[in-house]
Amino acid sequence: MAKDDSLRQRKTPHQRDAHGATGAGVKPFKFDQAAMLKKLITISITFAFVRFVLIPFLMGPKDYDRFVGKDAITGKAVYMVPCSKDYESEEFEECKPKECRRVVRDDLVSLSDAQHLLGVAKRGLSLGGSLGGASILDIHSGALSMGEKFVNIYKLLESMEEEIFSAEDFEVYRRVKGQIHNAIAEEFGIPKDKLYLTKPTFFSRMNMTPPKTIHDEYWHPHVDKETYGSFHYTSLLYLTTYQQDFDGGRFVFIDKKSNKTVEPRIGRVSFFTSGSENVHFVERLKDGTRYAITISFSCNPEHAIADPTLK
Ligand SMILES: O=C(O)CCC(=O)C(=O)O
Ligand SMILES: [Fe+2]
Repeated sequence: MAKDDSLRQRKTPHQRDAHGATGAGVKPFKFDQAAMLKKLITISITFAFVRFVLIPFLMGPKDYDRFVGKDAITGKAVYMVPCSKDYESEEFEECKPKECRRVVRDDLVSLSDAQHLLGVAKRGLSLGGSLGGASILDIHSGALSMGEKFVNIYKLLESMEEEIFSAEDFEVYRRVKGQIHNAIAEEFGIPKDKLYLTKPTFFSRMNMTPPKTIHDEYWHPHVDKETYGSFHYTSLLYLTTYQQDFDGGRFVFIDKKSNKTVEPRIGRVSFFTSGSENVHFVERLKDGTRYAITISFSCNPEHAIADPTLK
C-alpha cells in the first residue's frame, strides 16, 4: 500500500515542471501584480529621464522657430496672442490692448531714413559707450552710456566745438516715430491722440564686449510693461541686419510650446503689446555690432513725453 502510494506520486515526464524538477520544491506559477507594476514604473521613469532630461542635455538647447526671417517681407506678418491679465485693472479703455499681437513690417520706414538714423546712432554713441556689451543713447533725455554709468550727451556737447546732431536728424527721427505711432494706432484700433510716446525711447548698440554691469546683460527674458512701467505698446526699429552686420542677436518671443524669433533687418519695424503675453529677450551676440531703436508708447497721458528737438 505504501509502495503504491509512492508510485502514484512519481511524476511522468509530462508532469515535470518547466525547470525539470520532479516534484519536491515546485512553486506553482503565480502572476505577481506588484512586481509587474514596479517594473513598469521603473521602465517609465527610465524612459522619461532619457527622453526629457538626458537627450535634451546632450543635444543642447532647442533652437527657435522663426516668426520672421531676415529676408524682406511684403505686407505685414501678424501673430495673435491671448492677452495677459496685465491690463484688466487699468482704465484707458480706448487705448489699452483688447486683442494682443505681434506685428512685423518692412514697408513702414524707408531704407534711407533707417540709414540716416543708423548714422545718428553711430555719431551719438561714439561720444560715450558702455565698458560692457550694451550701450544706449536717449535723445529725449540725453542719457548716454559712459563706462559703467550714464552721462547727459547734451551737457557733453556744450563743452564741444563741433555739432554732432543736425535739425535733419531730428526731423527724420520725428517722421519715423510718427509712422510707427500711426501704424500701432491703426493696427490696434486706437484713436491716435489717445496713444502717447513714452520713455525710455532710445537707440541701442550691442557688441561682443563682455558685460561689466547688469545694464550690459540684454539677453535676460523680460516683460516690457514690468521693466519700464509705462509701456503698453513696444516698437523696435532695426538699423542693422542679422547675419550681415552681426550674428546671434535675434529677438526671441518666449512661448509655452516653442520660442519664436524675429531676425533684425535694417528698416524693419517690429511692434507688440508690452504685457506678459510677450515675454522676450535678445539672443547673445556671436559676432559684430547690432543697432536698433526702442520706441515705446503708453495709454497713460501722465507718462507722455514730447518729441526731441535740437538743443
Ligand atoms: O533690441 C531689441 O530687439 C529688443 C530690445 C528690448 O527688448 C528692449 O528694449 O526692451
Ligand atoms: Fe524688451
